[in-house]
Amino acid sequence: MLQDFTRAYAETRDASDSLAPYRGEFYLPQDGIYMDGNSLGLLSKRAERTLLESLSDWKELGIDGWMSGRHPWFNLSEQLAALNAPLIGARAEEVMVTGSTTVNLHQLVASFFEPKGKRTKILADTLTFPSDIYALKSQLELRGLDPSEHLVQVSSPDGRYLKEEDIIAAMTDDIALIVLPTVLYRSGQILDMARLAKAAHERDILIGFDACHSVGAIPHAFHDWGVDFAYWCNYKHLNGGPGSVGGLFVHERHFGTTPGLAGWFGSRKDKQFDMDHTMTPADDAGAFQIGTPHVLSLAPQLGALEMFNEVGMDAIREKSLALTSYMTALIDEVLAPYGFVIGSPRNETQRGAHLSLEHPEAARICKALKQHRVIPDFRAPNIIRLAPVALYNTFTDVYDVVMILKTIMENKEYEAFENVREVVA
Ligand SMILES: Cc1ncc(COP(=O)(O)O)c(C=O)c1O
Ligand SMILES: Nc1c(O)cccc1C(=O)C[C@H](N)C(=O)O
Repeated sequence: MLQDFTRAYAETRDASDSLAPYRGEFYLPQDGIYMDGNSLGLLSKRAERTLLESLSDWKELGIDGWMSGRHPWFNLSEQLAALNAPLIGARAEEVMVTGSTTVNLHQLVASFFEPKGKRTKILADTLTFPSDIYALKSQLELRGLDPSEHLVQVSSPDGRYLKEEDIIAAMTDDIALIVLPTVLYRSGQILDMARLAKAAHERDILIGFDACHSVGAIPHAFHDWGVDFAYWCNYKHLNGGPGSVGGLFVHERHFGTTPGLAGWFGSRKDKQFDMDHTMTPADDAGAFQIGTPHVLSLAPQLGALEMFNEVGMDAIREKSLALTSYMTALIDEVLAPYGFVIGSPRNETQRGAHLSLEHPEAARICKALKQHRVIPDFRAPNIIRLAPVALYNTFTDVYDVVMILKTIMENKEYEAFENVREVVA
């Protein structure tokens, strides 16, 4: 139990932090504290360098940038897949950096949802990110299935967390496919992916995960857990830049599955430029690519991912948990009189890399935080999300944010703002 609530204590923790040198690798907001790396990670100098290198390859080489230059574009997605693989516990061939989260979900459902006989339903949950639900409903509609009947959403007993036992109880013999988050975007709860994958397979159901909030935040073992597929974005914890290209994982036992949404970049590399009207798909996760890669949205990932591979997910996870546990203790101690509720797991094994702080005045408390140059994000109706990021935040950042919150509450500074969200919350 933390007893020392002084700033000097936070400074001591920073002084013994082995990841501290990485802070200098990032462009941090001037005079501000960034706590939104779970929504959009910051630019690093390495990511900037690899983006500028790809730009100058274009400038100097034109079309030849596909096969020559510093980072030949034709194999860039495969090169990045190999850098992503250790972060999710996969073989390089099981990963592809392509598309976006939502597009990859469409691709994977189009490829792996096979309604047959009684098994015609998709199982999801009521707390998942809305884009996933929109995609699942539209995939059902494309197959002529009514989502109100064929999309089953497991509900949460408290609006914050899901129970694995409820999800398993919903794995009935009419379910063909399960799609769940690895980490819930609001509460930051980690689902027990190994347990869920095992339970799904015991019932002959395929299972896929949305890993947006876990990639770069916690270690995974998708291959060993036997997960059928996963998809994620690279712009949050992986710091690939706004709109950066997403990722997908397909377990090797599914290699050879015909991609539901085919396109020529899913071809075997040596065959692609044969321009044959009969596609020869790549024999690994590369088959699930569709069209030309968005090279300038891939290039920053080369530099960004280098750091994750250098440091390793275990060290990142260790610091991330130290930061969120420290923040939890400070909130309990300092903000107790102000009516906040921590809507994230206190148990470390269930906690992702951000904390969700609930308060009826959350929208305007966020605005007051921004006036103090602290960047959180707000999720309606009452959540302030705070993500102290292992590679670039400090214990002192955490201390200062909690103290600024105290000042805002003590002086009721939030009353100067309307309690409504901004357009991009
Ligand atoms: C959990 C989750 N799923 C899906 C999305 C949608 O991702 P994209 O807009 O990159 O398709 C997001 C974030 O925007 C997310 O956090
Ligand atoms: N994808 C985003 C965007 O295009 C603009 C602003 C925020 C986002 C996000 O990623 C939000 C994020 N998925 C969330 O967890 O709420």
